[in-house]
Amino acid sequence: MSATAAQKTPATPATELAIAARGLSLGYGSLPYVTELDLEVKRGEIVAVLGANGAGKSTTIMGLAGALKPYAGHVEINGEVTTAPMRMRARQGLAVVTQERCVFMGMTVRDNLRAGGVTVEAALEYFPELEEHVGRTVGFLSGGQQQMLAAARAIARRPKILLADELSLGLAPKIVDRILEVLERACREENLGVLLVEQQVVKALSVAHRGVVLRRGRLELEGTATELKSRLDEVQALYL
Ligand SMILES: Nc1ncnc2c1ncn2[C@@H]1O[C@H](COP(=O)(O)OP(=O)(O)OP(=O)(O)O)[C@@H](O)[C@H]1O
Repeated sequence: MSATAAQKTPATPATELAIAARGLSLGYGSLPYVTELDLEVKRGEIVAVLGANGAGKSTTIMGLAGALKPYAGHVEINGEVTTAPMRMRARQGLAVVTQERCVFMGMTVRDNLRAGGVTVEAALEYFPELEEHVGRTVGFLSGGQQQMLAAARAIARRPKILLADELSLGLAPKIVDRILEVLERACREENLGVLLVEQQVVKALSVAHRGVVLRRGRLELEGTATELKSRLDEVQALYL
């Protein structure tokens, strides 16, 4: 931890609700795929969403982000029911980072940060390794650097909630560890609530406080990260 980080006030215990799904059903066709999902993320807490391909993890993120309208149930942000579209949820303190990175490839790192409404300084506070790339066009950066930029841009806006959808996809383990380390730091120091969708179970549970396992759109198992780590066989069986 940096000297500045060590001087900051520790985050308050995780009690304040950041985002919640209440009986949330979501899907694409005539029938919902994710059904009657109940899920909570508190401020200062990382909740891992685990499950096999097609379990409904990204669908859940899209529903919470306001990109999919619920078939039933609702979403609460900061303890209040919301039906706001995605761009309005950003004003409520919600940030989303996905495996697609969503950075502007033809623009420099600096301009990407500006376009996201954050200063270079604020972003470098989390990812100082981006400093030497600030003037470079993003399309020429590695996938890991692009993902760090996407994460930096999201976190530097000081959101209350971050929905992170498979940030690790296709990235080297060292980069994944670095990004997770920054999420943990923002969670601890800024009271950020994180919903972390992640394919790598052990890695996710190493940073999360709690976890849920989805299977075919249903929540099948939940517990603290410690509990789930001690029941890894059960967790992994839900991937079959
Ligand atoms: N845009 C879409 N239109 C129609 N069906 C979709 C769409 N996106 C996802 N699905 C379907 O919804 C179900 C859940 O998919 P989802 O992407 O939420 O799973 P996931 O757990 O995130 O999987 P992965 O780890 O592969 O991304 C799958 O059956 C998938 O085929």
